[in-house]
Amino acid sequence: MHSSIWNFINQYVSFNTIHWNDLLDVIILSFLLYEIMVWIKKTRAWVLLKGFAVLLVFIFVAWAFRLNTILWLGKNIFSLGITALVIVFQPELRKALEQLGRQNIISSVFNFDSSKETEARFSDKTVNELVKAVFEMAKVKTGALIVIEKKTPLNEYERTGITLDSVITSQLLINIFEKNTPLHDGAVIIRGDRIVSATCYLPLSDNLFLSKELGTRHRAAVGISEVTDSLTIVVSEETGAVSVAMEGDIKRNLTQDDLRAQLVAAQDKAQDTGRFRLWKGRVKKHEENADK
Ligand SMILES: Nc1ncnc2c1ncn2[C@@H]1O[C@H](COP(=O)(O)OP(=O)(O)OP(=O)(O)O)[C@@H](O)[C@H]1O
Repeated sequence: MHSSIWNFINQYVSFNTIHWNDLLDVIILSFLLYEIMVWIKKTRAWVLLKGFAVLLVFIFVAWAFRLNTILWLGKNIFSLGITALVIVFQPELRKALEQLGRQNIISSVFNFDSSKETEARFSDKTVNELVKAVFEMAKVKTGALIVIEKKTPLNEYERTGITLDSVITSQLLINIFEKNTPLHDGAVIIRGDRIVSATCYLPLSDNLFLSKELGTRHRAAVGISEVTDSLTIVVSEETGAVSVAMEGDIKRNLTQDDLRAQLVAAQDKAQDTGRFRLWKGRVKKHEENADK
């Protein structure tokens, strides 16, 4: 029995011809398939896939009953299928490619970012001002949407709003989001220690798994976090709850300490390591001494 199973396997699979590159092939393909399946489940591709399954059943029935005209139509539709898929999923494909482009694995292999930051992305004062403004707005239920730029430039979104270029203070942020004022609608974008733009329009997420309680403000926060590495703070106008969206995910009902921790992490203070930092420190000291 055992040997007959073994003979059967040997007949179809020759282990002598399996090399490490075949294994790598299978591992990479499995990973890609898994990622595609997760992507399908998370986007509207899932609904379309169900529609596609219904269509397949319909064609199968047509084949079983030899309904030749329907079969002919089906065959022609399928030959156009790939082009149609690319057109229908153009926004999702774009998002997926953008996400791929900002994966650490790629940026670490090909270091496109020649001006890698070595100092904090924004100051401790900015962290304090942000936390203060956000929780003061939360107290009185003023809706707010604040996007903090990290490595991915947000110029494309900045252009949809009104340019400000001002130093961040809690008073200014509170003033911007004050209801019935010209700047309160849309998102504020922050780069370093400055507010660069207000009333910006952000892409909405089409993640079907987001809570139905969340409206467009929260969807916009998740949307921008899907296509960039930004950190977005949301204050709900309805509940006063504070949320943070990052990497396509949203953390809700944050406390002051939670928000502070997220912002401190986003500062990326200690990127220099080991000898390079020591060397840089020496250069800085040398420059300081030269200035004296
Ligand atoms: N795409 C977008 N980009 C930027 N801001 C947006 C976008 N869509 C909605 N907003 C902002 O969200 C506000 C509407 O929020 P809405 O009530 O729909 O969302 P919500 O998630 O339920 O938030 P809240 O809990 O504050 O009510 C708009 O007035 C606008 O300021």
